[in-house]
Amino acid sequence: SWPPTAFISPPSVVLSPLPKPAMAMHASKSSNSKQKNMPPSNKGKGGGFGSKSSSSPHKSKDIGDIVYPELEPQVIKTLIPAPPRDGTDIEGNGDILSEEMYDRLEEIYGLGKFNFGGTGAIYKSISVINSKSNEDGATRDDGEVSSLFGDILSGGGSSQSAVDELLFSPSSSLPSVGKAATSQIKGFTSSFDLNSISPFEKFRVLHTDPMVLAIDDFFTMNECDKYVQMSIDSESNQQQLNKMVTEEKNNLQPMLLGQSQTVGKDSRSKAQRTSTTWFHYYEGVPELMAKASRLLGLEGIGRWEEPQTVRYRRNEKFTWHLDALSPEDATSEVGAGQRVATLLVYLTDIPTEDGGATMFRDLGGDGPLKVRPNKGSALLFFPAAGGIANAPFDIRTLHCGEAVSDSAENEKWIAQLWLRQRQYTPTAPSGNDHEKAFHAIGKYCDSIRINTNSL
Ligand SMILES: O=C(O)CCC(=O)C(=O)O
Ligand SMILES: [Fe+2]
Repeated sequence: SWPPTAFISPPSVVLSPLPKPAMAMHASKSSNSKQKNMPPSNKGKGGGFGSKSSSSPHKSKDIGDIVYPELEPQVIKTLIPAPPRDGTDIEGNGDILSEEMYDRLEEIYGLGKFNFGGTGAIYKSISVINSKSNEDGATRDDGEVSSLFGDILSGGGSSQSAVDELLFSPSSSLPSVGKAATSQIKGFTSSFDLNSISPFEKFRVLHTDPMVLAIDDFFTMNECDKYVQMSIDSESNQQQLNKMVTEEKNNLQPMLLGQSQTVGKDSRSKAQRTSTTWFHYYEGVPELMAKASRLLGLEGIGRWEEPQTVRYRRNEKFTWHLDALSPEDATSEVGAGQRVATLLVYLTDIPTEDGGATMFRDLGGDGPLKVRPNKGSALLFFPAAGGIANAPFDIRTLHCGEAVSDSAENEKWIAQLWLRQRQYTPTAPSGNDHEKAFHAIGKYCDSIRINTNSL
């Protein structure tokens, strides 16, 4: 089973750790290097980087009832901490990402269009949208879409020469980011255009390698409250859902699907979770789906697992675990592949003394890296390296949800998404379907555009 035995007795696919897998070449990388053509040093190998060598003695920490070995010295050497801070930006004061970080996101994590068009983004990642590419003829005016790009670019301190290079590139195979995704449901066409959402500009690099990012102002306070409330409502008054009869309300109404105090047969089956999880219809959480996909620069939402909200009451926690799937689950031919990104959004504020932090055991130097729940901020990290062949899982991302203290003022609430390597088929709640959310996401994107235009 995964993960304990994988570490106590590494499976044969897990190879010896490499001194500086994949990322070593980034350490002093210049922005326009051609190193992209060089395969990462562990390309093609099946194991997780940071995986334990089978030949060395096991040194382990016993955390709860799961034994996780401490990182070995040569694995520790692969860690690259966060850039030096002046002490004031541990939280808040997020900033744009450096080009080096965009390079890492592309080459290690497979996100070549991350935060496309953002201030400080790599403009080679921006695409020109061609609405005519929609096979079903859904129309989105080319001019309208170009002007959106114009807005983004002019607002963002862009590098004009890079933009020119992109726009006038002879290549006809530019990446198509955020194109108006369309689907045909019940006889009408739904579409959404992630370009309506402004690029994110408040990043905090909490750790460089493995990368852990906080994104401030990811959700508005209203969105946070709404996601908490809809989860509570679905629990406390399931009947209420049945009263929502209009199509519009159905589309926007988040739906409680499942609530469980245990987790299923995934990577976390041995971890102890005392929190409560709700599974949501994609169409019930259009803001989350749109923003998450826009942040990661995805062309659609089809690779996301079922969206979840999680409630931690006082004294509740989630013990140390990896989000990555077991190698067997991840490599199943029919499945969606490995989990390559975890995105969580803090829906409530928890002051440091009240606990509830997301903690990464091995990334903090002295003690774990602690991420305090800051309402509206997102946390992004990568259980496996989606930009590297076979998406090796990364044991350096071992993390937990710290217990919320007895006397905490607020409960801890998060919304959460996992990204898979390939198209994912949801299983809960019954009837959940990515395409059914296109209409709601489209409405959300349109509302954002209207707000932006009226500024
Ligand atoms: O609650 C947290 O801070 C972390 C949650 C988590 O790691 C998970 O649900 O996989
Ligand atoms: Fe997790």
